[in-house]
Amino acid sequence: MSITIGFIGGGNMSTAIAKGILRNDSYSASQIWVSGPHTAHLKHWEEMGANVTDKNGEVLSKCDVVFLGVKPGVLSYAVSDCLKSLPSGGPRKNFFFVSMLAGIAIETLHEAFKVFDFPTSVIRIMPNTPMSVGAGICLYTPDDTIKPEQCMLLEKLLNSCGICEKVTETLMNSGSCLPGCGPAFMYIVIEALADGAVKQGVPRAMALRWASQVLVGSGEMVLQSKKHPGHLKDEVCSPGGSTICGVTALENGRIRATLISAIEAATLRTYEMGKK
Ligand SMILES: NC(=O)C1=CN([C@@H]2O[C@H](COP(=O)(O)OP(=O)(O)OC[C@H]3O[C@@H](n4cnc5c(N)ncnc54)[C@H](O)[C@@H]3O)[C@@H](O)[C@H]2O)C=CC1
Ligand SMILES: O=C(O)[C@@H]1CCC=N1
Repeated sequence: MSITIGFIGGGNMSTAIAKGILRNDSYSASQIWVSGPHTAHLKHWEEMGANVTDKNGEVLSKCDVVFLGVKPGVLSYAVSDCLKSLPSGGPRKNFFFVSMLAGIAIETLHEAFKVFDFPTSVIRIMPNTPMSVGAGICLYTPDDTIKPEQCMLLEKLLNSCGICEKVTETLMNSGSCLPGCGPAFMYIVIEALADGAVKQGVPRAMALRWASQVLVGSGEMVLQSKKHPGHLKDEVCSPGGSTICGVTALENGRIRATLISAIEAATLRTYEMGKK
């Protein structure tokens, strides 16, 4: 029997994960259930062929694994919606959640799940939107009750989304902003590189295509060559050439300090969100 996959909250990140999962021919949209307060906002799920409902409990009762995809601030509402709309009298199993809520610790998730009168298990993940095109990263940390088969199930589900890496919860807290927020930072880099080329007279669409491919290609070089990025940078910089002049401009603009500060600011905010 094929697995049923639920999403409570069908916004940007849930949609990206579902699209990533569906890149794998082993899964079909008819196996997916999604809930949200306004089904009109879930049209794109219907178009994909997924099952849509405004009852979180229906997703919980129908699915073998349920991704929690609401904003951290509405966790308790989403959980109480689950309870209110859970069909009565049905068999009670151990519910298997996968939470993508940034900053929300496993302990806090279990606090919220206390309203249920049945056992729950949870894997906390930090996904990113490029999972939708198979080039994402998903960090994950299981709680103490999660069995190795459940971790394997998650890895199998996300097999076509990109890299999936098990980490400790400490690393999840300190390290999640690079994969989670990083794409937004890199879109700004792509846009700015393209702006630079446009300023020199390159048509916008061409400039965006080139800038995107430069980021993809540079990442691939680091991954495949296993060389340090500084070494790869040196291979591009001819003595007295054009690149080193550009590198000087970047250093004058404190690009390294700025990117380090971006990760730091996002991480501090994630800790704050976890405290609420
Ligand atoms: N957007 C991203 O790149 C990433 C987001 N995340 C996490 O994913 C979660 C969702 O973020 P986004 O998808 O960006 O937000 P979003 O605003 O696009 O999606 C949230 C969805 O939850 C629904 N919702 C609100 N209250 C609900 C309730 N009581 N029951 C069911 N659904 C409800 C909303 O209608 C909306 O569709 C957040 O916790 C965020 O921290 C994690 C990593 C990356
Ligand atoms: O900005 C946010 O809060 C979420 C978490 C990681 C990416 N987006």
